[in-house]
Amino acid sequence: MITKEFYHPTQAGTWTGRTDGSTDDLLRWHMIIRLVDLLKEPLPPLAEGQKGVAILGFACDEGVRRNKGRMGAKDGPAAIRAVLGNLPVHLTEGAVLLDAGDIACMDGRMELAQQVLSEAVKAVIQAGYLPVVLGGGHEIAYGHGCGVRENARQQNARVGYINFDAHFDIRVPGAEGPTSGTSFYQLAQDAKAANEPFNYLALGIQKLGNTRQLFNLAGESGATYVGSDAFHLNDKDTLFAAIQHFLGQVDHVYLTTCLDVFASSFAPGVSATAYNGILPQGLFLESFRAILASGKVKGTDVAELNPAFDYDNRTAKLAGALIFETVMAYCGED
Ligand SMILES: N=CN[C@@H](CCC(=O)O)C(=O)O
Ligand SMILES: [Mn+2]
Ligand SMILES: [Mn+2]
Repeated sequence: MITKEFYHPTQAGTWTGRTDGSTDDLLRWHMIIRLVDLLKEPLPPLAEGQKGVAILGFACDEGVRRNKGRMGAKDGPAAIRAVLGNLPVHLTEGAVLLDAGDIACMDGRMELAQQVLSEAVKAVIQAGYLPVVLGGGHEIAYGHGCGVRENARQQNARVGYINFDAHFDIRVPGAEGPTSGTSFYQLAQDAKAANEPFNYLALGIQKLGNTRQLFNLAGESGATYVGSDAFHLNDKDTLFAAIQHFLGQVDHVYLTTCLDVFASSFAPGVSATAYNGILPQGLFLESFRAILASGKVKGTDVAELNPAFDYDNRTAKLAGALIFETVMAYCGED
């Protein structure tokens, strides 16, 4: 259940940005975004063919704490909203942009926050909107992934999970329970329990960021991965073969991007920086766009922004640019 304790609607005045005038050609996101309180009202109904995106925040870094990481990702949603406010509007006629508020983790009760996120995501999808979630630690993936999966189950659709990440996040939960590094293990276990295939594609995996055990766990779960070298060496054939094969096997996709997949010069504001991460342009952008263009993405997020370690807002701006790409692919003007 979405409760008042874990769900916080966005306050009026949160969205700010430059104002050059109010004619259509001068609009920015802060001027058109509509705030919705999920506890008070249903999402505004969309007309046939009308597109809508609903932004949610996941203000949680309890999973990062349990995973022995650097805390601060709970402040990610606010930092990303600050970037999004200034983005120019290039939307197709009638497209709706909503801010449906934040799910917050109270007193370390991360599992509850993930459950609330899952329910909010499912409600957003079932209202016809694309959920775009602002992280938050990568424990966002279990909550968001469950929401997309629950909706897929109801529609008899095959669900798949795509993760741009330096890490598999397929650790076995330890003494502290689930963490930011266990989401895909949990989703794999859930699939096994339900006798469903576990469709997982990890892109940008670093050999130096994952132990042999993690490679083995990924292999045993049936996951497919493409390493960061494919991006560095411009191995488009390998990358696109994996993506197209994966997309051919699923109907609905949950797409998550862990910002530590990028080189630390582009993404210093994360818990686990990678000097040799991938570049945000080139093959990454091409593959990101190809996944979005499949029309199968039912939920997407950006995870692990930690504003406390950011420089010049660099990582927050990169997160904002990924969301801009997502929204443009979904309901951008031609
Ligand atoms: N969410 C991801 N976590 C990585 C962190 C690795 C690290 O801290 O070096 C993981 O668990 O593998
Ligand atoms: Mn990672
Ligand atoms: Mn991750």
